[in-house]
Amino acid sequence: MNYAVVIPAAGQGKRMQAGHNKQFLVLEERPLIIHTASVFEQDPWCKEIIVVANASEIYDMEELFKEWGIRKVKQVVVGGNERQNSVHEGLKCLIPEHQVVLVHDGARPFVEQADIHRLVEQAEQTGAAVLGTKMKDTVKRTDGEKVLETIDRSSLWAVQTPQAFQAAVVTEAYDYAAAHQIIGTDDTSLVEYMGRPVKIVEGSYDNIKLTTPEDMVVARAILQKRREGKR
Ligand SMILES: Nc1ccn([C@@H]2O[C@H](COP(=O)(O)OP(=O)(O)OP(=O)(O)O)[C@@H](O)[C@H]2O)c(=O)n1
Ligand SMILES: C[C@](O)(CO)[C@H](O)COP(=O)(O)O
Repeated sequence: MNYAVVIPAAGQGKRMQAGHNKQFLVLEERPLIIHTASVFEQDPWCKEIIVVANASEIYDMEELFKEWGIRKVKQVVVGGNERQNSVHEGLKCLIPEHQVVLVHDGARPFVEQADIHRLVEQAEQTGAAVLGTKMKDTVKRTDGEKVLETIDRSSLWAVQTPQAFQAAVVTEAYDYAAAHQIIGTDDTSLVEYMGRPVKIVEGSYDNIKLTTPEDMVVARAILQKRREGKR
């Protein structure tokens, strides 16, 4: 079972309030993007990594990958204004031989290999699969001031990345979305738009996306928990 992964890392990191792209934030002596890329460097199923970066950051990213021995990175390509544009640029660089393609946020350093493998197996069978966790909080729709309705959370999942696909499925979905100006906040939503099935695969609450400063505190706690060998 082999796959290629596109890692979008071309955001601005505004919500992190770090004053620069959060991919370069250091967590326990390693830049965030290196934590994330290392997961795939160490996974024997992963045959190729494509990283999507800001044009001004490509050289720095390439130097980091050399310094940290991330050898599976085939290319660091320029991203776009939206995450979806960046992912699309990354997908265009993949060689057609790959049967299964993953998209994984550079801002999610804690995905585990066992979860990736379960996801890949599901994508290979279903065409598309996504990691997620069941909602722990009650979810309400509001108008920004008052509550409009409480949503039954029994069927709600918070989805993460990696999101995994048979290569033809994700390529078709991205090309269709680009041609019809369809914008989604994740990758499987574009496949859903095409009316194709997407399998949900239960992942870990540790697989957080480092988005706001509080997430860095949680990230350090996750790293410490792992150092202590706890689940
Ligand atoms: N134009 C963009 C926007 C986002 N991303 C990437 O998509 C992932 C998820 O996006 P998010 O967490 O929102 O990152 P940022 O866009 O950098 O954050 P913010 O919205 O706070 O600026 C990140 O790895 C980010 O680098 C990207 O490659 N290209
Ligand atoms: C793709 C994603 O990580 C799934 O939860 C999420 O939609 C990315 O959102 P962002 O605002 O681009 O970080």
